[in-house]
Amino acid sequence: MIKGHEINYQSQNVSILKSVDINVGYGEFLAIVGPNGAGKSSLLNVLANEIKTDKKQEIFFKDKIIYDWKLEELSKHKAKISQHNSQDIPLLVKDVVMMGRYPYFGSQPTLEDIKSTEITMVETEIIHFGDRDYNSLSGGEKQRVHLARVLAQLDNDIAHRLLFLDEPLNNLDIKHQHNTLELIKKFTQNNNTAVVVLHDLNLAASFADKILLMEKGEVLAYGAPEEVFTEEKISRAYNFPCTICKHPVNDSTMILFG
Ligand SMILES: Nc1ncnc2c1ncn2[C@@H]1O[C@H](COP(=O)(O)OP(=O)(O)OP(=O)(O)O)[C@@H](O)[C@H]1O
Repeated sequence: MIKGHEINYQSQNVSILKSVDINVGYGEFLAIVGPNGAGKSSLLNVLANEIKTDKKQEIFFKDKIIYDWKLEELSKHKAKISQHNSQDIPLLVKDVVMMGRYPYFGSQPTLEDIKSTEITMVETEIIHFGDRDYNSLSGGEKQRVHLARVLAQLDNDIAHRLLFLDEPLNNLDIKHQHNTLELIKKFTQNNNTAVVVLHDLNLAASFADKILLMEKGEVLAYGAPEEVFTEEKISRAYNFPCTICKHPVNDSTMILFG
């Protein structure tokens, strides 16, 4: 779905990504984890074609160099939630979600666009906020509006769509964290792909198929959760002690810190 070889990125003479290799397949849920400043958002921005790398040909999306895609076409194949969503959007909630449908209509949304936004607003449990001012919502409610927006953006018949989500669990309570991850999982189970920056390693271990652990702009480990989440690798990346065990309910890898 999306791949890059030896991705290098620097800004103001600071090297931010160093020889990063990545290859995310169809139907895969990839969690990018790592300490603050490791380069997770930068990698997501490079993969999503939002910042340019040192060499133009580094990123391939569906086997075509990402810069060669027409932006209008690309917007139906991939969508992104940024880490810092705008806090100030002077629109109703339903109109912010409708922004996800802009690639599909001209001056007025069609019935299909309206239906699409309503479905994703139900899924993200914001349908009852539809007529509220976006600016009046809490942080977690705003986060769910943006999830509804990107899900509406990718509500189409294209095979193999791609979601980029930068810390989509920010501000969410425990139930909505799980609901968000369930929605992402459901999306990937339909042969779509999600690349998600997460800070909660236990949630990453429970939901993601693969983990990319970053440190200082480099890939420290890449593979299945049980391969990446070892005491040695986590302690090295985070400079913090941990113990690995099995989750007593779902048997996934569990990390205890301290
Ligand atoms: N334009 C820039 N100029 C200089 N340094 C930058 C620039 N953009 C990012 N950086 C630095 O690059 C590093 C990686 O930043 P990035 O936002 O990708 O990290 P991150 O892993 O997403 O961190 P966090 O978990 O804190 O969100 C950081 O040290 C950051 O300060």
